[in-house]
Amino acid sequence: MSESASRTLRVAHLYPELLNLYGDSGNILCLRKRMEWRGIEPDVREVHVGDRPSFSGVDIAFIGGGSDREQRIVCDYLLEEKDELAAFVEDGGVLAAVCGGYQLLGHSYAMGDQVVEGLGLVDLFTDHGEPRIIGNIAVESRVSPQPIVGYENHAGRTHLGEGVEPLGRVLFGRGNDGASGFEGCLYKNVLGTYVHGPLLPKNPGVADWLIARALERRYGSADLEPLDDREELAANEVMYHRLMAGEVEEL
Ligand SMILES: NC(=O)CC[C@H](N)C(=O)O
Repeated sequence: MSESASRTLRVAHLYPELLNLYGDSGNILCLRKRMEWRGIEPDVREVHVGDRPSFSGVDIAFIGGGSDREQRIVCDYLLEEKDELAAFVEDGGVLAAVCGGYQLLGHSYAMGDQVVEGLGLVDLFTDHGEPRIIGNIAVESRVSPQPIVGYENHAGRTHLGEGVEPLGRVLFGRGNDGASGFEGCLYKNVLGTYVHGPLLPKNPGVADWLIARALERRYGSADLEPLDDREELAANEVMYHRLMAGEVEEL
């Protein structure tokens, strides 16, 4: 057995029954397969409503997007685990959060005109904007060799605090607030983004960034052998080129 075959990464999928818009559960499938293909054992555990999640043995936590209502339910559960989640983040735990999940990371977010307390894990906040931002998106980011492509659908506008790095620069679409030109956030090993689609299958660079950060934290190094990504990269390229060639309408 090679050394890599004995590595395991634990993935916590938070509230898949509530935050699962636009195939966000495909992100977990993608992480699982990219680990398996490299002989890394994925230990995927779903956290459901009513569970008391513990993050002590977790390597990668994932939280997807959803409607305001579902987002609110999840936020209320996670607020109870706020200190443990903050300790996980500060310790370099890998946390990937999409759209509604991304908004929860900040100090507050908006449900219509109502301001709702967030988890305060990252210095950002989200307010409400009109019109709703709906459409395809492409983002240039240091975490991915290819542009990150996908689909965004959010009313919230997210504003990053000083010193919080955006995930990247919007090449097509709207991103965090439709005005700054930025998309998502990076803080320690937290990656927040509005990109659904799901995010990871067409953006293998992002998936590998998450896996690499988790391996570094648990095993001290991240020698990720390359995979045959021809299909993934073809899907990425087709979408990117169609967007940039104007074959798909902008908002
Ligand atoms: N797609 C989502 O996750 C939506 C997030 C949030 N409910 C908003 O509309 O801003």
